[in-house]
Formats: sequence, C-alpha cells, structure tokens
Amino acid sequence: MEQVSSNRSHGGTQGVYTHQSRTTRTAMTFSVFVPGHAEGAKLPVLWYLSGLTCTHANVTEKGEYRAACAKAGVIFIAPDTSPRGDAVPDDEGYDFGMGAGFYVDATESPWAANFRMRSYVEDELPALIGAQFPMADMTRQGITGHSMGGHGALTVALRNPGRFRSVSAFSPIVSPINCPWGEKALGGYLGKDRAAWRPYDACALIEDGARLPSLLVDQGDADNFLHEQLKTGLLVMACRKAGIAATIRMQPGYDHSYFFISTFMAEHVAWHAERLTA
Ligand SMILES: N[C@@H](CCC(=O)N[C@@H](CSC=O)C(=O)NCC(=O)O)C(=O)O
Repeated sequence: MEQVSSNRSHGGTQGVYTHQSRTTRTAMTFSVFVPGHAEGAKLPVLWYLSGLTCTHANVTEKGEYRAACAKAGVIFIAPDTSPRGDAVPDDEGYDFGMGAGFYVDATESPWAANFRMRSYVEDELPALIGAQFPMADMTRQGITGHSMGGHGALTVALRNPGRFRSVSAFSPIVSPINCPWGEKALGGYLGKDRAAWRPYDACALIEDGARLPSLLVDQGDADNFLHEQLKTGLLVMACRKAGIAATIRMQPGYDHSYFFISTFMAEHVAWHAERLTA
C-alpha cells in the first residue's frame, strides 16, 4: 500500500492510499479518515460506498463527514466504485463499466476478469485495512453509501449477517432487479439468468430471509431518480413485511446530490457511532 496524500483535518488525518489489488487485478485507490486518538486506542470503522461516476474523491471532498467522525471517534473509509485503467473494459454509458461496478462479482466476459467489487469490498479491502491500520477495530464496523453505493451497503450487510453493527444509506437503489440502472448492470455483469441477480438486490435478499440489525435511510423527495431508479417504497414494504426495524425518512426538497448527502451526513455518523460504541 502506498500513501498518495495525507492532510491533517479536525485533529485527525485524511489519507488517500493506493495498492495493487489481487481481486480486481488493477491498482485501487481509497481514502481513510482517522480521527485523533490516544496511542493504542482502537476505533470503530464506518464504510462509505459511493455511487455511479464516483471515485473515493467525491465523498472525501464533498461529504462533510470529518467533523462528525472526529467528534465520535469513528474511522471513515471510502473505496473506489470500480477497477480502472487502460486495460480495463469500459462502456460508453456512465452507468456501466468504469465508475459503475455495482458491488458485484461479474461472471460475464469481458467484465469477469476485473469487475469483482463484491469480493474487493467484502474481503480484500477489509483485510488490508485490518493489517495496515492498527487503530481500526474490525470487530466494530458500520456501513453506509449513496445511490449505487446505498445498494452496495444494503446488500453487503444483508449477505454478511453479524459483520456490521449499523447500516444506513442515502438515496439507495433498493431493488436493482426492478430498475433500468440495475437491469443494465446486473444483466451485463451476471448474464440473463435473473436468479443470479437476487444476491445483489436488497429487497430480494430480505424476501429470501436475510435480515439487518436496524436501518436508517434518508431519501430526498425532489430526487430526479426516485421514481424510475431508486424506488424507496419497495424497501419500506420489504422491511415492514420482514419486521426489520427501519427508519426511512423522506426529506422534503432534497435532490440526489452531495448537497443532500452532506446535509444528513453528521446525523448518519452519529447514528452509526451510537451503535458502534455501545
Ligand atoms: N451523470 C449522470 C448522473 C450521475 C450521478 O448523479 N451520480 C451520482 C450517483 S447516482 C447513483 O449511483 C453521484 O454521486 N455523482 C457524483 C457527484 O459528485 O455528484 C446523469 O447525468 O444523469
């Protein structure tokens, strides 16, 4: 792992790092904010999975999480959304290929060689963080994300019961098998058999018996993707039917942007911190 940059902020350190991933077979970049802490202290970890077109940089520059993480003593980690590089296949659309890994392990050619973001965020990166950041307490992890990354946070948590003490999302795609972004991505990465898509659909996972400890979701009601792509109502219904304790808030006037995310970021960090430090 190499450090790309390091900046002191809110009494802690905002770092950006790169490493050669054996999972994606590419270099991968991610950011980590470590709050100031006593020597030998162990801090809980909050993962943030980003949305379409993003790298680690969008939330790092516009997410406004550092003050809240410094106050709560929570490490904040932002991975990239896909493998990248000249040798990595891409698509002309913003919603498939580079910047749009959808947190799946692709099985279809030519994507399968590099697009393995499920294994990257579930296995390789957590192991790297545990090895390289001795202050990270990997027994206390929370996960959140935005849009495609909200879908990632929900599905990673649902598939890994017991790993995350807290789960939240900002304007998540709640059922990719039921929206154009998801149908394009899952069809492209996984092929035509829709049964293979279910492990990557939060509502389907819940319907199939997966559970979350509790859930916080914020969704802007002026989000132009709400009705065609995000479909928050499907998650409300799935949680209600499964008896999952979920706080799903419609926020009047807010859109899909980082102006929305940064408005509610401190509340999400505090919500996670409450569960990660209990
Ligand atoms: N370019 C696209 C929209 C792309 C977009 O809105 N991306 C969102 C995530 S959408 C779901 O995953 C985002 O976070 N963008 C980065 C940012 O810094 O805002 C279009 O024109 O429709």
